[in-house]
Amino acid sequence: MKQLDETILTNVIKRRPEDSFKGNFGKVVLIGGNANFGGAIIMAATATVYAGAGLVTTATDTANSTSLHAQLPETMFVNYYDKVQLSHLVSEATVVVVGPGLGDDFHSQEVLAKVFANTNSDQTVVIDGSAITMMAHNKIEQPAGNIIFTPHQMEWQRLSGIAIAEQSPAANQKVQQQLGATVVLKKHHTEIYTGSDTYQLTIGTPAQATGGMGDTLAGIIGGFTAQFADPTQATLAAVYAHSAIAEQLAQTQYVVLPHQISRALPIFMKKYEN
Ligand SMILES: NC(=O)C1=CN([C@@H]2O[C@H](COP(=O)(O)OP(=O)(O)OC[C@H]3O[C@@H](n4cnc5c(N)ncnc54)[C@H](O)[C@@H]3O)[C@@H](O)[C@H]2O)[C@@H](O)CC1
Ligand SMILES: Nc1ncnc2c1ncn2[C@@H]1O[C@H](COP(=O)(O)OP(=O)(O)O)[C@@H](O)[C@H]1O
Ligand SMILES: [Mg+2]
Repeated sequence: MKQLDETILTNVIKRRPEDSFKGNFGKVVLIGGNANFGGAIIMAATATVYAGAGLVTTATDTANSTSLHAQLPETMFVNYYDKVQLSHLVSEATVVVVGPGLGDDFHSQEVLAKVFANTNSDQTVVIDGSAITMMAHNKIEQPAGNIIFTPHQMEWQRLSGIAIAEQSPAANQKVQQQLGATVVLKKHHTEIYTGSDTYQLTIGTPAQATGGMGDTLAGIIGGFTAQFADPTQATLAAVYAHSAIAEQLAQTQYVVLPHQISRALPIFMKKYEN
């Protein structure tokens, strides 16, 4: 297993051309946040915006619209039950992030089906949280696109059928090959299965063990894959940056709040632009 190190950041994070505009840095659509889990999609969208995506739209329950805009005026809002708007939005996106706080009831399943019906093979599709759980429980087929799954160990157990105690690199890689997708298996020392290689993250801290930390990672992956050329390299850089920032904050903090990682991204990324 290869160990990820700081060089992934300088390899991936590019200096912006002087004559660039927002259209050069990708359109990201994030879908999730039911009436109970609005915070999850707000944290994910915050991460995407602070990672530098060009245009960010958040499709969520209308109950979250005011709090979303109060936290993050840079994002646009769409009611995720508006099927016409949701279909159009997803089909026009560069990157789709689906699942943070989506929930798994009947309404969540309808939203997920609409999203999956409208992705295409040119897009990167980050599948997280409730979207993974629903795919596993309801035997939903993978959508079109370059798929990146971001399960924690229990979500990976649900999706892969491998019990947490049996999640060895060999067993994980076998299922990754069947899926034909990148798998970011989140835990202490996260593992990334890209198909051609397997990587381990050797940084990170228990100060990250708090709700919303994975929602934030999904958003950073969305922001990085929207801007930077190679989706696999961009994903590795996002995973590294998320925990590197957390480690820095944890030098003086007992717990690191997910939104603090997002807020730290622009200054952190500037140090590595190349
Ligand atoms: N503020 C919010 O709105 C939040 C919403 N969240 C959303 O809530 C939904 C459910 O996700 P949850 O992960 O909470 O619930 P899940 O039921 O999917 O997973 C939690 C279960 O997995 C087990 N588990 C085993 N290994 C684990 C590991 N390495 N990491 C995490 N759990 C492990 C836990 O013991 C627990 O039983 C998701 O859509 C998620 O995005 C969470 O992100 C928490 C914060
Ligand atoms: N002890 C730890 N060491 C390193 N990273 C951790 C630790 N605990 C949690 N994390 C990281 O926090 C994130 C948790 O993701 P997840 O469980 O999906 O959170 P949530 O769904 O609440 O947002 C993952 O990136 C995981 O690697
Ligand atoms: Mg999660």
